[in-house]
Amino acid sequence: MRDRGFKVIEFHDAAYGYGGRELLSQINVSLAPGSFHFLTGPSGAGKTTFLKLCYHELQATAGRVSLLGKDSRSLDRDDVAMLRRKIGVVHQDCQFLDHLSVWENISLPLTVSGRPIVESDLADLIAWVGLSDHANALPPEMSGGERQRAALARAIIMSPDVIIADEPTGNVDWEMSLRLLQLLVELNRMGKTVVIATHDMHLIRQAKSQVNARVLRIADRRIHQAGADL
Ligand SMILES: Nc1ncnc2c1ncn2[C@@H]1O[C@H](COP(=O)(O)OP(=O)(O)OP(=O)(O)O)[C@@H](O)[C@H]1O
Repeated sequence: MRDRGFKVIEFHDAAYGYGGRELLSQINVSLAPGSFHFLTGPSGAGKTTFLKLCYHELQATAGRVSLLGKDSRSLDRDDVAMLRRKIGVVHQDCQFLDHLSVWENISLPLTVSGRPIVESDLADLIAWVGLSDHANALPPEMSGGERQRAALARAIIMSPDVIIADEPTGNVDWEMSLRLLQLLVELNRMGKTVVIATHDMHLIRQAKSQVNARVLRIADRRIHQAGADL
């Protein structure tokens, strides 16, 4: 049993810099299991960088960052790879293998990790994201919203405890944004910890009526808990 104070993600005085410049400074933040957070801030503020620090794609240049209780500094590449299996990441530019079908792309994490593919489970997941009619399509044939939903399905196929989504509603219309948000809210209701980077304040306001969402804002290298005015 994990203790009540267990945090899924923790930053302790963490910083990230490159080329003599500090992009993020003195970051102290902790995300509890089952929480729902938005991450916002101006373009170039460091949202993607913050998310990469969360899932140990990048190493803090000062301080420390823990994911599921594991400090990135204590892990080698294999440890990070194992830990990442518990994290579902929806990348900003969701890339697929264009010669594989949507079905094959979504099941790729299972294939790569040598886990069996239970066809009925995969069909249920594809139906849940509303892509049953596109399961045999190739990625170049999909619309932006379909790609985003396929990326979400691929991110959760390994039943991760944590879902990190970088602008999952970028380049889709409002209706599709709401649909994607709904899927993320449902995942949170299943107990998953959800972190979403977005510029979309309408989306954040919409979510606040459905879920106890907290808002973190990155500005001037620091992270701020955004106020109730959002
Ligand atoms: N290692 C690095 N070397 C050079 N530049 C970097 C490095 N890491 C981050 N940057 C720069 O830092 C800035 C912040 O990038 P990041 O992608 O984290 O911002 P963002 O808030 O996600 O932006 P957007 O909202 O536009 O996606 C960018 O200008 C990026 O090019």
